[in-house]
Amino acid sequence: MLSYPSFVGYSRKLMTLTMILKNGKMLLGMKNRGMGKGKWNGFGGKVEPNETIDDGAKREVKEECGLDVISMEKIGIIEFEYVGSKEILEGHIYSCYLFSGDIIESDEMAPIKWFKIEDSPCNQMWIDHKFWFPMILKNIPFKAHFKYLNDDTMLDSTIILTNSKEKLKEPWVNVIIKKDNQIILLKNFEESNYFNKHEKVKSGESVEDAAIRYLKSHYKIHDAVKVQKIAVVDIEFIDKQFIQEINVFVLDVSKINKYLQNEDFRLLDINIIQANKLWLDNKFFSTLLMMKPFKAYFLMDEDNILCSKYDNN
Ligand SMILES: Nc1[nH]c(=O)nc2c1ncn2[C@H]1C[C@H](O)[C@@H](COP(=O)(O)OP(=O)(O)OP(=O)(O)O)O1
Repeated sequence: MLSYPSFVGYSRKLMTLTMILKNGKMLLGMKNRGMGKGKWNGFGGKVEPNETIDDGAKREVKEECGLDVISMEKIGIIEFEYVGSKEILEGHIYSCYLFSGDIIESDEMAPIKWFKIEDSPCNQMWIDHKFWFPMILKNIPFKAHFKYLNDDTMLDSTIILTNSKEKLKEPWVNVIIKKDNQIILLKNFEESNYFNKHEKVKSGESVEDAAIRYLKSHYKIHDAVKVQKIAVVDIEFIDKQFIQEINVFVLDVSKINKYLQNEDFRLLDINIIQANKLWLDNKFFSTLLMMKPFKAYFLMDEDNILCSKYDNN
């Protein structure tokens, strides 16, 4: 369901960006002019007419921080689009772990500093950095499109992993019980991970049967209640070889008096769930509660969402 935009009729400008990494740290420079002024970034720039992209990447590293690249690897291609422009900036993103020479600050990039990866100055970097950097660290090839209104406002993003091997889908289920503006929560479930209590569909079992099994294993539910399948969410983790397909059912008990026989549950206000971002992103939860079937796709690196897409048709 993840469709990638096409840019027929657009011109292209080639750029490079090299992330220099060593011992859990990355080298960043503060850009002092031109594109990305005032932001920390890796090293790169426009590819010149008579050079290869790889050569352009090495030249820019040398010009901007003084280091000689010994070896580098291209991990991804990012297409940057700015609203109102018919030019795509095609950024070729490299990682480099082997280099020589001394760091020399330039007019364009100063200061230049090593940052521990977990202490990167995210607030002073391009917004898109956090979405593709996990692929650099884990060496996972990708292609991305980021659409900007201006340098600080991103309107849309798409990331696809370009590893050729197709991943198998594993079906799971989850059932949400809704009563008016509240969600029913079992007392012994922790709020913070309640919505991650998915249940794997057994082999030969339908997702509908799995949903009923899920419900019955947690609640003493009256037989007459009906669950409705609202969402199918594909969750792809960048470093796992399968896609978790979560079939999300909703049981709306707003108009039913007798739905649960057990007492060990409590009601949690939907606004609290939204405010605390208890499940995926907020759009997911509000779309779910509109009770119209939809599909969604999330690309994740552990708990972080790198890309999310919705298909409501
Ligand atoms: N959204 C974005 N996210 C990101 O991480 N890096 C970006 C980015 N948009 C641009 N860049 C990087 C790519 C490239 O390394 C640099 C832009 O290159 P410049 O315009 O500075 O090119 P040059 O160094 O060739 O410029 P001049 O020497 O000033 O002509 O900024």
